Parts: sequence; C-alpha cells; structure tokens
Amino acid sequence: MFKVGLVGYGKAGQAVAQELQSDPRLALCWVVRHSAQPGATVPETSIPIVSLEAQDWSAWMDAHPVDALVDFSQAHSLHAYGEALRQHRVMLVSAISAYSPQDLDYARTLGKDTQVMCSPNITVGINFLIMAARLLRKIAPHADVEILEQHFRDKPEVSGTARKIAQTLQVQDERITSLRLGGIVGQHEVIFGFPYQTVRLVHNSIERRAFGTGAAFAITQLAPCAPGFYTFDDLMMRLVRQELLADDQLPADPVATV
Ligand SMILES: NC(=O)C1=CN([C@@H]2O[C@H](COP(=O)(O)OP(=O)(O)OC[C@H]3O[C@@H](n4cnc5c(N)ncnc54)[C@H](O)[C@@H]3O)[C@@H](O)[C@H]2O)C=CC1
Ligand SMILES: O=C(O)C1=N[C@H](C(=O)O)C[C@H](O)C1
Repeated sequence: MFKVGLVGYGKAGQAVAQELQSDPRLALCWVVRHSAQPGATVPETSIPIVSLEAQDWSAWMDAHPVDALVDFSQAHSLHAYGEALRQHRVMLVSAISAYSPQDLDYARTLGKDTQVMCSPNITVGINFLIMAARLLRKIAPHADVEILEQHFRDKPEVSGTARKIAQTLQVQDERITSLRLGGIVGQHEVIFGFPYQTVRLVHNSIERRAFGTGAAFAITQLAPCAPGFYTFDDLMMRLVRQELLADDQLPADPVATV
C-alpha cells in the first residue's frame, strides 16, 4: 500500500482526497492546504489537514513519512516542498496545469533524485485521446485541426491540456478556442477537418473525482519506475507496450489452436 500526502484542498483537491481515501491500494495520510485551522481533519476521518511554511516541510515529512505527494495546489508550492521531497525520495504526482518553463526545469532537477510526474491533465481518458489524436495527425498531417476547451466560469488560464494537445499535434495555440461557462468541470475536443469527413475526439470530465482516479493510476505506474521526470503519456505508453508485448505472446492465429 502506498502512503500518500496531498497538497491543495480546493475544488479539485477535495474530490481527489475522497478518491484517494477510497482506493484500497493507497492510504491518504495528510493534506496540506494554504491555511488550516488547528486540529482540522478531512471530514469523517482523522486525516489531518495542516498548513506548512517552506521551512517546515522537511520536519513534517520526517515525522509523517509518505511514499508519494500529489499536488493540486498552485505552481509555486513546488518550490516550497521540492527539496524536502528530494531529501526524502518521495515520488511526486503533480497535476498543476500552469507551470512556467522555469518551474518545469526545477521539477526535472527533482527527477534526478526521485520519480516525478507532471501533467496538465491527469485523467486516463484525455491522455488516451491525446494518443489517438497523435496517431491521426501522423496518418493525416494535412487535415485542419481545431481544439476546443470548456471549463467553469472562473478558470483563469487557457487550459494546460489544450496547450499540450496543440504542442503534441504541432499546431499553433491560435487553434485553441476556450469557453468559460457555469460549472463545467473540463471538456476537451480535438476536431480534424478533412474534405469529405470530420473526426471529433471528445473527452469530458463529468466529476472532479476523475482527477483522483488519474492520480491513483499515476502513483501505481510511477512506483516501479527509476528516478526521472515523466509525463502521463510516458506512463500510459509504458502500459501500452506491456499490453502489446502480452498480446505478442498470444498464439498468432487463435483459430488454429481451437
Ligand atoms: N491536471 C489536472 O488534471 C487538473 C489540474 N488542476 C489544477 O490543479 C490546481 C488546483 O485547481 P482547483 O482545485 O480548481 O483550484 P482551487 O483554487 O479551488 O484550489 C487550490 C487550492 O490550493 C491551495 N493552495 C494554494 N497554494 C498552496 C500552498 N502553497 N500550499 C498548500 N495549498 C495551497 C489553495 O488554498 C486552494 O485550497 C490548478 O492548477 C488546476 O489547474 C485541476 C484539476 C485537474
Ligand atoms: O483547472 C481545472 O480545473 C482543470 N485544469 C486543466 C487544464 O488546465 O488543462 C485540466 C482539467 O480539465 C481541469
């Protein structure tokens, strides 16, 4: 069982905490949020919710050891806990969608000492969509591509997922359209336009708990990896390769063996 700490207890963090708690492979040990009342716990549990200054992280991890840290807070938290993580060889699963290039450079340095995974979208579904879109782009490099992302009214930045899709498919960020409406959790659509047909790949996060199942998947996939910096696609590709290898070991012609 993997012991897990969670940073960030806002919209996503609270749903993720529920999901991590209900996964039998994981034990959620503590939550760190920006400001916490003394003695606060996750509802209906004794899991402590605390607030830590950068200088407190190392002592906290000494006293409350975990195998993995899951981050749903803000980009700058990485710099608060980074060295403690490195020192304690704790895996990092970071869902922060708006890291700067400098933040990502720092995350890569942590990968020299422990396993680090950063992904602007942590659902298995969207990462499957990205793999499929990448394949179609290879097959049909001249098709028009548009990316549509829809999120809740207050989401401040352009979706990190949409920017990642644009980068992966080698199209300009101008091809991204962002809609901000009510309470939409997160929807991404990649549209391929051909002369006589249209392909639409759509992923819809209907509940924020989807981010929790993605984080759990990432922890279990990251655990057997060597120290290094990984993306969610790296973990998915590793699994796909394993599955394909398993298929290769099946009889070439199953009918012949009947
Ligand atoms: N990769 C993914 O699939 C997803 C990524 N996200 C990202 O996760 C982040 C959080 O999203 P929301 O929960 O919607 O935001 P939110 O604003 O509702 O919650 C953020 C929480 O982090 C806390 N926080 C901020 N700085 C902190 C610090 N230094 N230490 C501890 N806690 C701190 C805040 O107090 C707040 O509770 C955003 O970057 C968002 O884009 C959210 C959902 C999915
Ligand atoms: O802020 C969010 O909530 C989300 N952010 C993501 C992003 O910016 O790509 C991913 C997800 O759809 C939710």
